[in-house]
Amino acid sequence: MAGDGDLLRLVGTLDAACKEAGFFYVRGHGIPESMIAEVRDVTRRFFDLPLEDKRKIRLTPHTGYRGYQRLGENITKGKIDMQEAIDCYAHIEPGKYGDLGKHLEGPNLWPDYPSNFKVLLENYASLLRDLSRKIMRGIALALGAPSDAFEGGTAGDPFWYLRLIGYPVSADIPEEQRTDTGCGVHTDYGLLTLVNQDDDICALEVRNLSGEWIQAKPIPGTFVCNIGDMLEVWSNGIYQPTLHRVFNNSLRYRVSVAFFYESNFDAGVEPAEFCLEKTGGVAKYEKVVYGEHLVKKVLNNFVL
Ligand SMILES: N=C(N)NCCCC[C@H](N)C(=O)O
Ligand SMILES: O=C(O)CCC(=O)C(=O)O
Ligand SMILES: [Fe+2]
Repeated sequence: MAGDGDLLRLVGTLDAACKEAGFFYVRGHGIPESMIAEVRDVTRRFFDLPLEDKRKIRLTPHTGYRGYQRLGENITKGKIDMQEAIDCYAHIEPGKYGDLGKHLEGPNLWPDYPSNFKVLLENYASLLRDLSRKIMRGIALALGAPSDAFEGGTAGDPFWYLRLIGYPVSADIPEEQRTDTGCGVHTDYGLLTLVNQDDDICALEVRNLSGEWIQAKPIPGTFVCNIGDMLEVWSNGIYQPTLHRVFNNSLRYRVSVAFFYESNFDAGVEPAEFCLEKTGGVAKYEKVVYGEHLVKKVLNNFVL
């Protein structure tokens, strides 16, 4: 930041975006464009493999819900999503979060092919974690809190989550398996999501606070950002999590890689003082333990 004026302007822009639309694009983030493209490229090459190869790293309750999910295994509100995916999470020291944490314990499952997959994705997750932390500093300021409000017990040890997703072309899905939705309407669970999507396909739709569905058109070199459930609680509703959904109506296979920046697994998230002051002093939300919120969602997301 060149000076306080620039910082104030940026924080004001962020505040307006979070209040009015609940989503925004991030550019000038310092993550090389070549890396952003390569992450999608290795993801596409993995999904191109025969199913039996992909199933070598398949997700089950015994892998800590980490790994590959084939088409038909993901559901949103009980309806099958037309997607395949790989889920990876931050490491959990065995036993650290007791029985709740057990559900998500285990190493991330990386494919052997493409050969640079693991190194690239681990590196990417670490850069996106640092970037998200910076954006959260801006969001803290936008809410009138100190810039480090999300450090420490709230999100100093963020339980990040990386989801690599492929949305097949409708015509390639057997009719008896087909639904019309790539991903059903939902909000994300944590603080902030950064989506790296294919440059040439419009498929992600975000609902603004006026109830309109806005296409989050790809802008090369940017991330689409949206806020999640924990920010709603923390801000006492000043910011609302953005409802969104995905339809791949294009004639091309679509890849997106979503990075979820979340609270600490064991964080008890509740309306912050700074936000209570601005909202009449009454808490509109009860305390939510982030890990409980997450595990409840994860246990209901799959038909395996
Ligand atoms: N925020 C996350 N993790 N997004 C991935 C899940 C997409 C919605 C999920 N099937 C559900 O029903 O919640
Ligand atoms: O594919 C996308 O653009 C977004 C996916 C998404 O919303 C999610 O997985 O939570
Ligand atoms: Fe989402």
